[in-house]
Amino acid sequence: MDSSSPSCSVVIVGAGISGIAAAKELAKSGIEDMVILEASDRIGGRIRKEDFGGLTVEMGAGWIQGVGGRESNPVWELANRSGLRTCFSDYSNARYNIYDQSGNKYPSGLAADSYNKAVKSAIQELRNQEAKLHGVSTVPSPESPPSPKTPIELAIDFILHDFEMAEVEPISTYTDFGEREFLVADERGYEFLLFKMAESFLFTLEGKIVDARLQLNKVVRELQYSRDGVTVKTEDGCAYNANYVVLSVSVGVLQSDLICFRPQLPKWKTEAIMKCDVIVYTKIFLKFPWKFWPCGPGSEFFLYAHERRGYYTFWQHMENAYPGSNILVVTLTNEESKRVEAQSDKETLREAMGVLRDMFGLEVPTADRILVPRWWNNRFQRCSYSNYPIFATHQDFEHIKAPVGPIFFTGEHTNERFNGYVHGGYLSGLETSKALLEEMKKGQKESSLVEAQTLLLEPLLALTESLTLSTQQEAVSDLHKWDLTRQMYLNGKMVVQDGVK
Ligand SMILES: Cc1cc2nc3c(=O)[nH]c(=O)nc-3n(C[C@H](O)[C@H](O)[C@H](O)COP(=O)(O)OP(=O)(O)OC[C@H]3O[C@@H](n4cnc5c(N)ncnc54)[C@H](O)[C@@H]3O)c2cc1C
Repeated sequence: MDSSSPSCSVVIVGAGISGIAAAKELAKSGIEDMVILEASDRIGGRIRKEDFGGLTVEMGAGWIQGVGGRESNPVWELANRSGLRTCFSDYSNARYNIYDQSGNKYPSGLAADSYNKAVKSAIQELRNQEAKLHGVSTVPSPESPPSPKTPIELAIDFILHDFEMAEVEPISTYTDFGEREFLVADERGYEFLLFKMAESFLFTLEGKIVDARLQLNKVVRELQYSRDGVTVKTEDGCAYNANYVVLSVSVGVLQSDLICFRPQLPKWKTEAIMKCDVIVYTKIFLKFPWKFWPCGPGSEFFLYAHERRGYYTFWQHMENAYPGSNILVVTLTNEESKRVEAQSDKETLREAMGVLRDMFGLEVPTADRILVPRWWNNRFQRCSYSNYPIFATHQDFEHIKAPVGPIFFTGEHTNERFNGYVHGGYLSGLETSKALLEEMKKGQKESSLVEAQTLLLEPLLALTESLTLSTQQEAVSDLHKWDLTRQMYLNGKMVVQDGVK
């Protein structure tokens, strides 16, 4: 460890919901000497509001998903306690509002038929994959369903696979917390929930965090760790010593080379990190001088059917959340997201306007403003959320969240049941801080054991000091408590964490 650097018990890397939840829990248990290092200039991470033409829009997480079930979603509880304004979303209407490239709406019967066919075929495909995964050769595997070809089939396939059935069924969020979803529509933003958490343990003044334990614009580039603790080095040349680190960066960041680990992470850890897929999910906001889209009941979501899958397919108007706002949102995913991130906003506006004029006619006015988030090219994110492949195992999750020496991993990607969601991030922060507190307690017990052994050895030391035999003198004078600790490690009396070799 670098002896000239400031020291503390815990450094938390990242101030998203998992990092802030972990910090709050540690503070609640009396761990006050902590530092939170955040690469960007704000807290919130993938929960991020933006001012857009005088209104607050959510560039990252927008919904509280999983409400109204047998258990209460903890994020829904936080939202209620903070009086966050939300608005119920009914996605199911999207499948009946499908437009072709000439602006005709597909008849609802045809849309419903295509939808039911696609659901059946998606379920069949999942069964096939599961059978293949479990090597079921005795049961004849049914034929693969035909892949979607027509624009309407492609549009439905997109909403099914990139939205409704993006996860393997059953989806814990819906089975545990309920199937309802609420859009956050609050001027203070979804991130207000993080501020409320932070204000319970950090000093705030006039709605701002003014506590030196939160350090913004601190990009962590190196974690040098050993049994004695961790030295955390940041891009601006600072170093911090800590007994432990809670690392809450996204799996996309872990897959990149932003943070260098010394020594390198063990193979089981890097394999688990690389096995996790990521989703890029982009909500593009467009503000118009007036609205030209239908706004009655059941019209909030609509689809554009195009021969290119995912090409400006999924649309939402913001009239339910913010009446009179004249804002539309179109969602792109993965390759389309990356393609749009790489081009100018002007080009994206041109494409989006082409699609809107296909659907609603040439007289549609050009948007006054456009907002295009870039999650993939943000080196502090490198994804929107994790997406585990169907063949991911329980052990993969165990590995991705297991500590390596004094480094504890947290974040939505470490939560087996709720990865990908805000509540997954929140619960992972709580879980990781509990595991760390346990480890700290164990460490305290072990160091008091060492103290006790040192005390027991003192009479022996006194006795040996009175002896004049030089060999005995050398042997004893070399003995101090750190040697005892090392001896205990070597004798296997203390747990040596995997990866600290
Ligand atoms: C577009 C989009 C839409 C989404 N929609 C929803 C939704 O509707 N509902 C839902 O439940 N979830 C949604 N999610 C997912 C949800 O936002 C995330 O699961 C959750 O916010 C992740 O929290 P986290 O604390 O794990 O990670 P993060 O929020 O990513 O926090 C990690 C923090 O670490 C910081 N960091 C990274 N690298 C470094 C470094 N080297 N040094 C210091 N700091 C670093 C980052 O800046 C960040 O602040 C969405 C996400 C996106 C992007």
